[in-house]
Amino acid sequence: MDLKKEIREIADYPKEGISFKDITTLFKNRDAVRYVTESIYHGFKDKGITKVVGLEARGFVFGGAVANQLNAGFVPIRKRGKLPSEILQETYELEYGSDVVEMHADALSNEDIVLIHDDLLATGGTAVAALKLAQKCGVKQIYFSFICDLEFIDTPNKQLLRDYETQVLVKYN
Ligand SMILES: O=P(O)(O)OC[C@H]1O[C@H](OP(=O)(O)OP(=O)(O)O)[C@H](O)[C@@H]1O
Ligand SMILES: Nc1ncnc2[nH]cnc12
Repeated sequence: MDLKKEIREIADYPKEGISFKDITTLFKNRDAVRYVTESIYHGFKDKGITKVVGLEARGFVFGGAVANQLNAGFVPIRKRGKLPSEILQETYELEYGSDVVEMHADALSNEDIVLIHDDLLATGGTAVAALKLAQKCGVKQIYFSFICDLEFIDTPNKQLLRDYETQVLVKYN
């Protein structure tokens, strides 16, 4: 299946010069949903994944579906102020300024083998923040899964991610 065709591209959104990858067009297509879920499942079914970590908000869609397929738990990483219990926190850089993501402190343990999933990798800031949160919990092993990678963006954060086994389904270069 040519997944790139299922992702709508919006020019100059949210600002001039950005080609926004609108994944909602993929989300609404049941064949694409099955294909993506199966592809991630087949990529990681032999890794002993115990928890899938999904990044708010677009990482929750397949994160939950794949957790079910892999017989793993699901852990949300959320934007600041949304989680009710004790949290771990990471600050990450945006194009302008910074933002914060949070995870419950008891969500992962040193028993866990973790798959971190998000819909899209751009600068890698969000993914590295998730990596640091999982590392704080002393997890055994970390893998990454992204539907899209904007490969033409190269940053120190993306170089850091090269140390981790990563599945990408759609590449933009
Ligand atoms: O690699 P990066 O430069 O960190 O960018 C990637 C992140 O940006 C988007 O999320 P966004 O923050 O727009 O939130 P949303 O999923 O809630 O729309 C996307 O879903 C990734 O999480
Ligand atoms: N170009 C882009 N399209 C969709 N989501 C994004 N998140 C960061 N950059 C993005």
